Amino acid sequence: MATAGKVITCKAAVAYEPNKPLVIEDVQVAPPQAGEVRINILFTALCHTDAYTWSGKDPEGLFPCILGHEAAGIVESVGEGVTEVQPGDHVIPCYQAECKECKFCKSGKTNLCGKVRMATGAGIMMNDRKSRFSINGKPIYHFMGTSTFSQYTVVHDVSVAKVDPQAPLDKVCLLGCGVPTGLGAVWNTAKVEPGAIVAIFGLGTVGLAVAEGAKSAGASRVIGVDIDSKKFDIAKNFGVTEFVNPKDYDKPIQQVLVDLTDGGVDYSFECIGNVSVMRAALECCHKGWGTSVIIGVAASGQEISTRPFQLVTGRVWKGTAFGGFKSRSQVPWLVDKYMKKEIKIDEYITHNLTLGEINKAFDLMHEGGCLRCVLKMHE
Ligand SMILES: NC(=O)c1ccc[n+]([C@@H]2O[C@H](COP(=O)([O-])OP(=O)(O)OC[C@H]3O[C@@H](n4cnc5c(N)ncnc54)[C@H](O)[C@@H]3O)[C@@H](O)[C@H]2O)c1
Ligand SMILES: N[C@@H](CCC(=O)N[C@@H](CSCO)C(=O)NCC(=O)O)C(=O)O
Ligand SMILES: [Zn+2]
Ligand SMILES: [Zn+2]
Repeated sequence: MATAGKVITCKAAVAYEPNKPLVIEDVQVAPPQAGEVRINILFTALCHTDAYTWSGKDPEGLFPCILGHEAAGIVESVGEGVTEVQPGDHVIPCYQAECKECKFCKSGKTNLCGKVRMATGAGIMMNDRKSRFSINGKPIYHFMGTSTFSQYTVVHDVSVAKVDPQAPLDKVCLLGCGVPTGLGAVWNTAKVEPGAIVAIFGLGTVGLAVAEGAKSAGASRVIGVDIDSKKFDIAKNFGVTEFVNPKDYDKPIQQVLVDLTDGGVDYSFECIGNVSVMRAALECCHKGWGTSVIIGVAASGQEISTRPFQLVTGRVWKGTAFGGFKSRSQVPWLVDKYMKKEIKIDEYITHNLTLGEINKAFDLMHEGGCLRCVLKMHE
């Protein structure tokens, strides 16, 4: 590549301050150092976690930064020692790394990886503890180790999944976060079995992917809970069989669900990021075995609570990051499943815009009629 080893100047959406509109800037992207990969990002979607960090409520939020973590692109160049990808490879950046060597990766008990997590949380690259992004010499922080709201980004090699070059990048970009999170919460974290009764709190992309996962796992009832009744029509297409709007009831929503299910659900999933709903999601579970999985990200300072008696009497509270999927090993497998039409992606994409329209894309996301908006990065 003619650009290898050189600084690339390209467009990126920069978050200078919490909640202030993102600014499209010319950003300098330094070449990848040892163990790093520079990617030409072709498509990125927006996830609610980008909005969460942008809101200033993320304790790891650093400004100025380049947000974005649900994307796909093509490797432009690689740094010294990178063996698993090469220029031209089609890739999905993975905010949850997989080094295959650290204590976490080797445990067989988790998909979390410890190798670069400190650096990604600090908005820098591990090699020299610096950012690869700058504007006229002033550094701009990375975000989640991905920063996909830039036409070019630099990531750690342990954070890149190489995927089928035939896969449409404007679709499989969604496999960078929301869809795998919902599917994996059901398949890997909860391990829902055939016949189970499932409740899903929040029917955005993550909740709908939970519904899709529950349907494929053979759940007998999939109860969708959302305060926006418009969500039900679309939710039916993803496997939700019944809909409950908490606004239609005077009693607590956990009681509504317990009454509807002869004592409670087998599995519940919180896909909102609201700690009161997390409590309800636990408390609607069946005594003795009901398991509740927290997926939603709650703001700094928020805490969950319940009576310990809820756990003493057999309910289980769990959480999941990226649906428990090991990113580099399993994202390519998810891409293959999509290519074989075994999982949906297109159905989650309600809007397509360009990088220049990113602020409009965030507005759409907050309006409720948008599941995923995919941005084309190069015009
Ligand atoms: N753990 C992870 O790995 C992971 C990955 C991706 C996203 N997330 C988080 O998952 C959450 C959901 O993401 P999303 O993109 O689907 O969001 P979304 O905003 O599209 O969906 C949330 C849904 O919840 C509904 N809702 C809001 N308040 C409610 C309430 N009190 N009761 C019932 N329904 C309510 C909304 O109407 C909406 O339909 C976010 O917090 C996001 O940050 C976590
Ligand atoms: N910095 C945040 C953490 C937010 C969080 O929990 N992130 C999820 C992914 S959300 C994707 O949309 C996650 O995977 N966490 C595990 C990890 O970050 O290693 C905060 O501190 O609140
Ligand atoms: Zn996300
Ligand atoms: Zn690891």
